[in-house]
Amino acid sequence: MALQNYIRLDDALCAYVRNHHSGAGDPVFLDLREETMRLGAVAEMMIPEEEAALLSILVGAMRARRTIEIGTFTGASGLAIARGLTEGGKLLSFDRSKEWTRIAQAFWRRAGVDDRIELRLGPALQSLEELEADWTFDFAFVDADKTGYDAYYEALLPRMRPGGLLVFDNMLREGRVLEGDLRHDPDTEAIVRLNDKLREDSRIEGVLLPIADGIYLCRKKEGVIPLSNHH
Ligand SMILES: C[S@@+](CC[C@H](N)C(=O)[O-])C[C@H]1O[C@@H](n2cnc3c(N)ncnc32)[C@H](O)[C@@H]1O
Repeated sequence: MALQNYIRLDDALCAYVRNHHSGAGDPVFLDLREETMRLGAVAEMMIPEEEAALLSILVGAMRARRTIEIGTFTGASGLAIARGLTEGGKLLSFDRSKEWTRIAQAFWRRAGVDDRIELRLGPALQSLEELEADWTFDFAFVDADKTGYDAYYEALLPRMRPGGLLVFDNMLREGRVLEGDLRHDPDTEAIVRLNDKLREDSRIEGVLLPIADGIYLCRKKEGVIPLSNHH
């Protein structure tokens, strides 16, 4: 029996997947992609539209009201999360770039979700540390500097409600997680460490999904008292 039951996606199959989600071809998302492409090579940081669709579905399925993202960029994930929010829901979005988030804010306005999103500019860990002490979240999306992920995780987990969902992006690093010697690639090294840590972490149940560049879905267990060294 074949152990490998994943198919390889060539460009055509990838395009097929990308074209089969609710809202495929959404003009706001397509225009946002076009605008982001004008920034040059950094545009590859934008999440693809099928991943955006998944975020909306997850947020909607949870009936999430209090959500947070680390890594706004030009606003694709924020748009997706905000669109999934239930009545009265809010998204707190953290980034340190004024230039890129200006684009995000313009597109959130155009999509009519700007009133649900609060953008906070600055180094994300500091913004997290300065966050109102009693704020908790149903859903979190982490998509910023990779070496910061573990610190974001430890800062966010105590603020997640039991059963809340934490989602990490780029957890396959385009396959580089399999490379043996990662001393030259601290970003991937940090992600490999976090992937291993999440597998062993008894505070959550998690699964690594091969969509886009890989996302790790972590559900905070019910009834677990969050202590930072408890795993
Ligand atoms: C991969 S992009 C986010 C993509 C975005 N989620 C989307 O859907 O298009 C990473 C973003 O994280 C931001 N970032 C990186 N390090 C940061 C830090 N230490 N504090 C705040 N923002 C940071 C960058 O400015 C960039 O906009």
